[in-house]
Amino acid sequence: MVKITDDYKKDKQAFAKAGIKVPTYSQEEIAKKTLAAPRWVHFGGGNLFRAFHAAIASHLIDAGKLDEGIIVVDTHDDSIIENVYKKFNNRMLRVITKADGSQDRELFAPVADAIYTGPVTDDTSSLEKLKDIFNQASLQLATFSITEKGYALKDAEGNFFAPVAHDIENEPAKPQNNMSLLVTLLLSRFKNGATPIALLSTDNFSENGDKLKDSVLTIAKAWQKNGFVDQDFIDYLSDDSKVSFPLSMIDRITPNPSETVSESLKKDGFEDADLIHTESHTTIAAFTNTEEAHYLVVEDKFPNGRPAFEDDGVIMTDRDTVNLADQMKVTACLNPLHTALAIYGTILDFKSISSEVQDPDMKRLILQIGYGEDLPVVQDPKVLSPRDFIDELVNKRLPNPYIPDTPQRIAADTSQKVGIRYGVTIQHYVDDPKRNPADLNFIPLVIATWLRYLMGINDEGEKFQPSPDPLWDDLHAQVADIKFGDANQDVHDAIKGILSNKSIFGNDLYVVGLGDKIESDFKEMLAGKGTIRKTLQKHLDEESKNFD
Ligand SMILES: NC(=O)c1ccc[n+]([C@@H]2O[C@H](COP(=O)([O-])OP(=O)(O)OC[C@H]3O[C@@H](n4cnc5c(N)ncnc54)[C@H](O)[C@@H]3O)[C@@H](O)[C@H]2O)c1
Ligand SMILES: O=P(O)(O)OC[C@@H](O)[C@@H](O)[C@H](O)[C@H](O)CO
Repeated sequence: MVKITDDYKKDKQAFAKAGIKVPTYSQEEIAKKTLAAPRWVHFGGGNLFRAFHAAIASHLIDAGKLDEGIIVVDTHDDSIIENVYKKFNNRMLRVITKADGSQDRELFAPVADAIYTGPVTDDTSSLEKLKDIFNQASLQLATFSITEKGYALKDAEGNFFAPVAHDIENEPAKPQNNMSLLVTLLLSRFKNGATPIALLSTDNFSENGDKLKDSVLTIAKAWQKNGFVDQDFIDYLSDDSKVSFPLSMIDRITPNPSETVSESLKKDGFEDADLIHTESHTTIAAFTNTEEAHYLVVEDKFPNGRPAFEDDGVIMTDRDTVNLADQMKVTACLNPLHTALAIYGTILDFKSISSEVQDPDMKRLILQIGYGEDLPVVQDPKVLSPRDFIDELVNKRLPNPYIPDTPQRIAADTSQKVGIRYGVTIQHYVDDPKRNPADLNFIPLVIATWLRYLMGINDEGEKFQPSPDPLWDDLHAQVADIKFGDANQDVHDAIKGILSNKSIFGNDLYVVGLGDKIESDFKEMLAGKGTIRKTLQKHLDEESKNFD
């Protein structure tokens, strides 16, 4: 058996026997250079980072195009740092699960250090360590994959979360929230030479860089108001030749590590293949499993320089192009289809995405959303063709039975995603004088099905385990008294608060003419067992367009 911590240069053959390609560089040398002159920090060392960002760094180092690796920071989950990074000597094994059943296995070791900094208490040592890193002129960029909720400062009612409110009232010495922590680090950099830096969000948002900038400036301006920072610091953060917030589009379906892949690794002699379920709901392992297809499009705005990302396939381009590529993926050609499969898949009890898309109703649903409702309002980013992209997704990527993805993974944090995944398309229908949001059928149906999901009762009338969501308690409480088995009850008062909440959908859905439609679909799905599928089939039968 080979362990991930074994000497991959000396025991190359043992890794090769387990089908694992190893780096040619010395991990120790790279770590030494990285710690001496940090160049790249990454926040959120979860599965996507391990499958994508770490691979880019490792490939560039291997090719002699990068001399320093990455320092990983997690502000949310200390167990990721302790039980995955430190335990496995900051290494990761990436497994690409191909459609023919074969796997590409590759070991990466570009991470020089992994630091946990949660809410800062009397022990400020990790904060001080991070400040030292941020004070160095060599630092060119920080990247982020911290989930959509990692950027949020306010709750659904528009009030600051308690840790954010605490940070705003107190000086930046002991930040409780991760965005305040970031601003604390930037303040330290500002005071120690004010060298430029790029802050690159790689989360699934339209205009993700703008969202990051907004969160950073909201905290900084609140601190200015409270006398903790000066206008000079706000100017530093606002000047994109000093601090830039490039936009990005990132795409690589990276499911949680799966038992099947774990077993295949063990069978082939790889020892560290157990899954780790952390208390903060991350499933992680020494290995990460991902798909072959991948796209990363980044706005080329790095005021302190950057690694040669383009040499490992990253598309470096201008802001408008990234924005269009991102809108294409996140709001139209991939993620809205994913969230529809997540909601229906959970409530109809599918265990995998690949099996779900074999179901004709599910397949027709995503074709109607993707080709019928989203594609007509998508602008072509030119660097990728929207039609080719969606064709590849529905014909090759989603049906790949070796991608161990589940509706339950994708259903996590749906409240944070619906505004992006459906709200932007709804807005396009609002803005276009030739279109009317009321012409949409399947997007409102998915939203109605999400309301049914929020009741916590599946299509068999049984309770199911919902995926974690920061707004679950609040949203579930709003629909909890609605009776299952009665399609004639008045549901308006119970659901109007959700459907009119602009912080969830970006619009009041009643004002744009969708509220009544959603209410009517939702009521049909209250009639009894099997009505979620029946309502979907009714809509599919009524819709004459065939996108097969
Ligand atoms: N997995 C994918 O297929 C994929 C593909 C493209 C983009 N993304 C983006 O990357 C994000 C992360 O995906 P992943 O697969 O790495 O997830 P993951 O669950 O494996 O890891 C999530 C990471 O974010 C951190 N995190 C979670 N909540 C946080 C919070 N409130 N504040 C700060 N940090 C927080 C966790 O500690 C962990 O490091 C997604 O939410 C999405 O925006 C994922
Ligand atoms: O990662 P999330 O939670 O934003 O969304 C779940 C999936 O839709 C997402 O991870 C996709 O797999 C990814 O966007 C594909 O590139």
